[in-house]
Amino acid sequence: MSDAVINANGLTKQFGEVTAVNQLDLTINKGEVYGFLGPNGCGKTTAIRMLTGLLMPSSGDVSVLGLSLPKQANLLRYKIGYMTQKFSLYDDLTVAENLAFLADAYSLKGQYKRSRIDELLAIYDLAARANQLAGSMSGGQKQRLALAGATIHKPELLFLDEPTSAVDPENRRDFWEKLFDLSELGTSILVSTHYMDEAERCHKLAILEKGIKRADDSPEQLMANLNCQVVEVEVNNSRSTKRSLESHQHIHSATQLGARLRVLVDNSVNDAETWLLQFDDVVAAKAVRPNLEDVFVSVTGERNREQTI
Ligand SMILES: Nc1ncnc2c1ncn2[C@@H]1O[C@H](COP(=O)(O)OP(=O)(O)OP(=O)(O)O)[C@@H](O)[C@H]1O
Repeated sequence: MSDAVINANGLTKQFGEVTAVNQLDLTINKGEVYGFLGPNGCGKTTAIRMLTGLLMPSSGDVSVLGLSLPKQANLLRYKIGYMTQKFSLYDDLTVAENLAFLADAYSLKGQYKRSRIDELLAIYDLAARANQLAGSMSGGQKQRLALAGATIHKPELLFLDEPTSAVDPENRRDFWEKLFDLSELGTSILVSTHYMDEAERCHKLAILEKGIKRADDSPEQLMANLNCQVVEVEVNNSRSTKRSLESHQHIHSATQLGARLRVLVDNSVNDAETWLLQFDDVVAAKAVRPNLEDVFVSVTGERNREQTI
């Protein structure tokens, strides 16, 4: 499709015995904020590094912004921004010096360079800290500086690898506002996360497990397509009831929420609310709307179950 900024087919990376990314098919359209959701080690960083042209795939076809990778990776460099998982700027340079260093790396010159740095200091609320050493800033401030640096050359496509793992909830919210500002200006964004609330903000997302894409769609559609019923139950003894519910073949999972359990029941069961009341120790049951965590548990847990059969 002409609107696609990323097209990958069968993208695979093998590290010895480990298949870090396994036959990944991906289409990301212009202007989308697209999420990779998955636990540590599921292959998010490896996939991102292949899509930025930094890592050679073992197999598969990748086209990013119309460039074929890895062949044309050097042409991609000026068109993309990449914010790595760890703070990759210089602790012993000031905020302004870090931005100037990056501006030079992208060949920004003279008045344009100065005004672009001033603009970024203002956008990312760093003007008052321009002369502060980056190493002395808080986690949230460092993330803002890293985002300013990753966008200094106004990339069309931005890769962010778990950008908020080291920041508090308020700074995470602010950071996401900045991402939507960029998206509104036409920047396409691929962001990896293991936070459900962040994944839910994406226009679309892929759920990854052990290098495999288990599902991908908009969060709303993923929730609408959930292949099970979600019921919250009140129980007398939550730990033992959880264990007995989870051992039932029609129950995908039972997650404890304080004194209640959130239970995913197979769609083959008629009226899961009433059905759950027949279990010993279940005193009340109420069907609730699915959330993204239910989707995650369902699409990943289901395969685990298949694999153990
Ligand atoms: N250079 C490497 N050599 C060998 N194995 C690797 C290498 N890089 C990644 N792996 C393995 O590939 C798998 C996927 O790792 P990856 O870092 O892509 O996952 P991730 O989802 O980004 O997790 P995290 O958030 O912890 O970085 C893991 O099993 C990891 O140990």
